[in-house]
Amino acid sequence: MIRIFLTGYMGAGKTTLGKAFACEISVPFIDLDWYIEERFHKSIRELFTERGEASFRELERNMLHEVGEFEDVVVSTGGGTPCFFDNMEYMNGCGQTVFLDVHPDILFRRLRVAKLQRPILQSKTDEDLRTFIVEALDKRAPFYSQARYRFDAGYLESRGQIDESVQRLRQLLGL
Ligand SMILES: Nc1ncnc2c1ncn2[C@@H]1O[C@H](COP(=O)(O)OP(=O)(O)O)[C@@H](O)[C@H]1O
Ligand SMILES: O=C(O)C1=C[C@@H](OP(=O)(O)O)[C@@H](O)[C@H](O)C1
Ligand SMILES: [Mg+2]
Repeated sequence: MIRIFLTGYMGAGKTTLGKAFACEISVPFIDLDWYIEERFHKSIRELFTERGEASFRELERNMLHEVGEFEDVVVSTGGGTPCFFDNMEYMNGCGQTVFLDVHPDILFRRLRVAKLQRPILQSKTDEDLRTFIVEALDKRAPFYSQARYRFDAGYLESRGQIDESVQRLRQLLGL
Protein backbone atom coordinates (compact mmCIF):
# COMPACT_ATOMS: atom_id res chain seq x y z
CA MET A 1 0.00 0.00 0.00
CA ILE A 2 1.34 3.39 -1.01
CA ARG A 3 0.34 6.48 0.95
CA ILE A 4 2.55 9.51 0.39
CA PHE A 5 2.13 13.03 1.74
CA LEU A 6 3.99 15.88 0.05
CA THR A 7 4.57 18.86 2.29
CA GLY A 8 6.35 22.20 1.98
CA TYR A 9 5.78 25.91 1.64
CA MET A 10 3.42 27.57 -0.85
CA GLY A 11 4.99 27.40 -4.28
CA ALA A 12 7.26 24.49 -3.36
CA GLY A 13 5.60 22.42 -6.07
CA LYS A 14 3.44 20.03 -4.03
CA THR A 15 0.61 20.18 -6.55
CA THR A 16 2.78 20.17 -9.68
CA LEU A 17 5.10 17.39 -8.58
CA GLY A 18 2.40 15.39 -6.77
CA LYS A 19 0.24 15.19 -9.85
CA ALA A 20 3.11 14.14 -12.12
CA PHE A 21 4.49 11.68 -9.57
CA ALA A 22 1.13 10.00 -8.92
CA CYS A 23 0.66 9.60 -12.66
CA GLU A 24 4.14 8.06 -13.01
CA ILE A 25 3.57 5.44 -10.31
CA SER A 26 -0.10 4.91 -11.33
CA VAL A 27 -1.60 5.84 -8.00
CA PRO A 28 -4.57 8.24 -7.56
CA PHE A 29 -3.63 11.84 -6.77
CA ILE A 30 -5.33 14.06 -4.22
CA ASP A 31 -4.55 17.71 -3.70
CA LEU A 32 -5.90 18.54 -0.26
CA ASP A 33 -6.84 22.11 -1.28
CA TRP A 34 -8.79 20.86 -4.30
CA TYR A 35 -10.43 18.15 -2.21
CA ILE A 36 -11.60 20.79 0.28
CA GLU A 37 -12.82 23.09 -2.50
CA GLU A 38 -14.87 20.32 -4.09
CA ARG A 39 -16.27 19.17 -0.80
CA PHE A 40 -17.42 22.63 0.28
CA HIS A 41 -18.18 24.05 -3.18
CA LYS A 42 -16.03 27.06 -2.34
CA SER A 43 -12.52 28.25 -3.13
CA ILE A 44 -9.83 28.17 -0.44
CA ARG A 45 -9.86 31.96 -0.65
CA GLU A 46 -13.61 32.09 0.09
CA LEU A 47 -13.31 29.60 2.96
CA PHE A 48 -10.49 31.63 4.49
CA THR A 49 -12.41 34.90 4.20
CA GLU A 50 -15.76 33.60 5.37
CA ARG A 51 -14.60 31.44 8.28
CA GLY A 52 -11.27 32.93 9.28
CA GLU A 53 -8.03 30.96 9.44
CA ALA A 54 -8.69 29.09 12.72
CA SER A 55 -11.88 27.55 11.38
CA PHE A 56 -10.21 26.77 8.03
CA ARG A 57 -7.45 24.88 9.87
CA GLU A 58 -9.99 22.71 11.67
CA LEU A 59 -11.73 21.90 8.47
CA GLU A 60 -8.36 21.16 6.84
CA ARG A 61 -7.45 18.76 9.65
CA ASN A 62 -10.76 16.93 9.27
CA MET A 63 -10.25 16.57 5.55
CA LEU A 64 -6.66 15.39 6.10
CA HIS A 65 -7.99 12.62 8.30
CA GLU A 66 -10.46 11.68 5.60
CA VAL A 67 -7.88 11.38 2.83
CA GLY A 68 -5.44 9.73 5.25
CA GLU A 69 -7.75 6.71 5.27
CA PHE A 70 -7.49 6.18 1.53
CA GLU A 71 -5.27 3.35 0.42
CA ASP A 72 -2.85 3.90 -2.43
CA VAL A 73 -2.75 7.64 -2.78
CA VAL A 74 -0.37 10.53 -3.30
CA VAL A 75 -1.58 13.53 -1.29
CA SER A 76 -0.32 17.07 -1.81
CA THR A 77 -1.07 18.94 1.38
CA GLY A 78 -1.54 22.71 1.73
CA GLY A 79 1.53 24.68 2.79
CA GLY A 80 0.17 25.17 6.30
CA THR A 81 -1.21 21.67 6.86
CA PRO A 82 1.82 20.23 8.76
CA CYS A 83 1.96 23.23 11.07
CA PHE A 84 -1.35 22.86 12.90
CA PHE A 85 -2.64 20.39 15.50
CA ASP A 86 -0.79 17.07 15.41
CA ASN A 87 -1.08 16.89 11.63
CA MET A 88 2.59 16.06 11.06
CA GLU A 89 2.50 13.27 13.61
CA TYR A 90 -0.71 11.99 12.05
CA MET A 91 0.82 11.89 8.56
CA ASN A 92 4.00 10.21 9.81
CA GLY A 93 1.82 7.63 11.51
CA CYS A 94 -0.12 6.60 8.46
CA GLY A 95 2.16 7.26 5.50
CA GLN A 96 5.45 8.44 4.08
CA THR A 97 6.07 12.16 4.36
CA VAL A 98 8.25 14.24 2.06
CA PHE A 99 9.32 17.86 2.63
CA LEU A 100 9.77 19.70 -0.66
CA ASP A 101 12.65 21.98 0.20
CA VAL A 102 13.02 25.07 -1.99
CA HIS A 103 15.23 28.14 -1.54
CA PRO A 104 13.31 31.32 -0.57
CA ASP A 105 14.54 33.14 -3.73
CA ILE A 106 12.94 30.49 -5.92
CA LEU A 107 9.75 30.51 -3.84
CA PHE A 108 9.61 34.29 -4.25
CA ARG A 109 10.01 34.02 -8.03
CA ARG A 110 7.25 31.45 -8.26
CA LEU A 111 4.85 33.07 -5.84
CA ARG A 112 5.01 36.65 -7.06
CA VAL A 113 3.21 35.54 -10.23
CA ALA A 114 0.82 33.21 -8.41
CA LYS A 115 -0.18 35.01 -5.26
CA LEU A 116 -3.78 35.83 -6.13
CA GLN A 117 -4.97 32.26 -5.51
CA ARG A 118 -3.34 32.30 -2.09
CA PRO A 119 -5.29 34.29 0.52
CA ILE A 120 -2.28 34.72 2.80
CA LEU A 121 -0.24 36.40 0.07
CA GLN A 122 -2.63 38.26 -2.18
CA SER A 123 -2.25 41.79 -0.82
CA LYS A 124 1.53 41.82 -0.41
CA THR A 125 4.00 43.98 -2.32
CA ASP A 126 7.17 42.33 -3.67
CA GLU A 127 9.25 43.57 -0.77
CA ASP A 128 6.67 42.39 1.80
CA LEU A 129 6.36 39.04 0.05
CA ARG A 130 10.09 38.35 0.17
CA THR A 131 10.31 39.12 3.90
CA PHE A 132 7.11 37.20 4.61
CA ILE A 133 8.43 34.04 2.90
CA VAL A 134 11.72 34.08 4.81
CA GLU A 135 9.99 34.62 8.17
CA ALA A 136 7.30 32.02 7.51
CA LEU A 137 9.89 29.41 6.50
CA ASP A 138 11.68 30.06 9.77
CA LYS A 139 8.50 29.51 11.78
CA ARG A 140 7.44 26.47 9.83
CA ALA A 141 10.85 24.75 9.67
CA PRO A 142 10.34 22.78 12.91
CA PHE A 143 7.23 21.19 11.40
CA TYR A 144 8.50 20.57 7.89
CA SER A 145 11.69 19.03 9.26
CA GLN A 146 9.65 16.26 10.88
CA ALA A 147 9.00 14.78 7.44
CA ARG A 148 10.74 11.43 6.82
CA TYR A 149 12.28 12.56 3.55
CA ARG A 150 13.62 15.88 2.29
CA PHE A 151 13.55 16.55 -1.44
CA ASP A 152 15.08 19.41 -3.45
CA ALA A 153 12.11 20.71 -5.48
CA GLY A 154 13.87 23.74 -6.93
CA TYR A 155 13.73 22.40 -10.48
CA LEU A 156 10.16 22.41 -11.76
CA GLU A 157 10.26 25.12 -14.40
CA SER A 158 9.85 22.97 -17.51
CA ARG A 159 8.33 19.64 -18.53
CA GLY A 160 11.86 18.16 -18.68
CA GLN A 161 12.71 19.35 -15.15
CA ILE A 162 9.43 18.00 -13.81
CA ASP A 163 10.09 14.59 -15.40
CA GLU A 164 13.60 14.54 -13.95
CA SER A 165 12.27 15.50 -10.51
CA VAL A 166 9.68 12.72 -10.68
CA GLN A 167 12.45 10.16 -11.31
CA ARG A 168 14.56 11.55 -8.46
CA LEU A 169 11.60 11.36 -6.09
CA ARG A 170 10.94 7.81 -7.19
CA GLN A 171 14.53 6.87 -6.34
CA LEU A 172 14.38 8.63 -2.98
CA LEU A 173 11.28 6.68 -1.99
CA GLY A 174 12.58 3.42 -3.46
CA LEU A 175 9.58 3.02 -5.77
N1 LIG B 1 7.67 27.97 -14.91
C1 LIG B 1 7.07 28.65 -13.95
N2 LIG B 1 7.16 30.00 -13.94
C2 LIG B 1 6.56 30.70 -12.99
N3 LIG B 1 5.86 30.14 -11.99
C3 LIG B 1 5.75 28.84 -11.97
C4 LIG B 1 6.33 28.03 -12.92
N4 LIG B 1 6.05 26.74 -12.62
C5 LIG B 1 5.32 26.78 -11.52
N5 LIG B 1 5.14 28.02 -11.15
C6 LIG B 1 4.42 28.46 -10.01
O1 LIG B 1 5.07 27.91 -8.89
C7 LIG B 1 4.17 27.38 -8.04
C8 LIG B 1 4.54 25.95 -7.69
O2 LIG B 1 3.57 25.15 -8.02
P1 LIG B 1 2.51 24.45 -7.05
O3 LIG B 1 2.62 23.06 -7.50
O4 LIG B 1 1.19 25.13 -7.17
O5 LIG B 1 3.07 24.63 -5.56
P2 LIG B 1 2.36 24.28 -4.18
O6 LIG B 1 1.25 23.32 -4.44
O7 LIG B 1 3.46 23.69 -3.37
O8 LIG B 1 1.89 25.59 -3.64
C9 LIG B 1 2.81 27.57 -8.69
O9 LIG B 1 2.18 28.63 -8.06
C10 LIG B 1 3.05 27.92 -10.10
O10 LIG B 1 2.18 28.92 -10.58
O1 LIG C 1 0.70 27.93 3.44
C1 LIG C 1 -0.50 28.08 3.75
O2 LIG C 1 -0.85 28.40 4.91
C2 LIG C 1 -1.55 27.81 2.71
C3 LIG C 1 -1.18 27.17 1.55
C4 LIG C 1 -2.13 26.91 0.44
O3 LIG C 1 -1.74 25.71 -0.23
P1 LIG C 1 -0.47 25.64 -1.24
O4 LIG C 1 0.75 25.44 -0.42
O5 LIG C 1 -0.74 24.47 -2.12
O6 LIG C 1 -0.44 26.93 -2.00
C5 LIG C 1 -3.57 26.80 0.96
O7 LIG C 1 -3.75 25.63 1.71
C6 LIG C 1 -3.90 28.00 1.78
O8 LIG C 1 -3.87 29.10 0.91
C7 LIG C 1 -2.95 28.22 2.98
MG1 LIG D 1 -0.83 23.34 -3.96
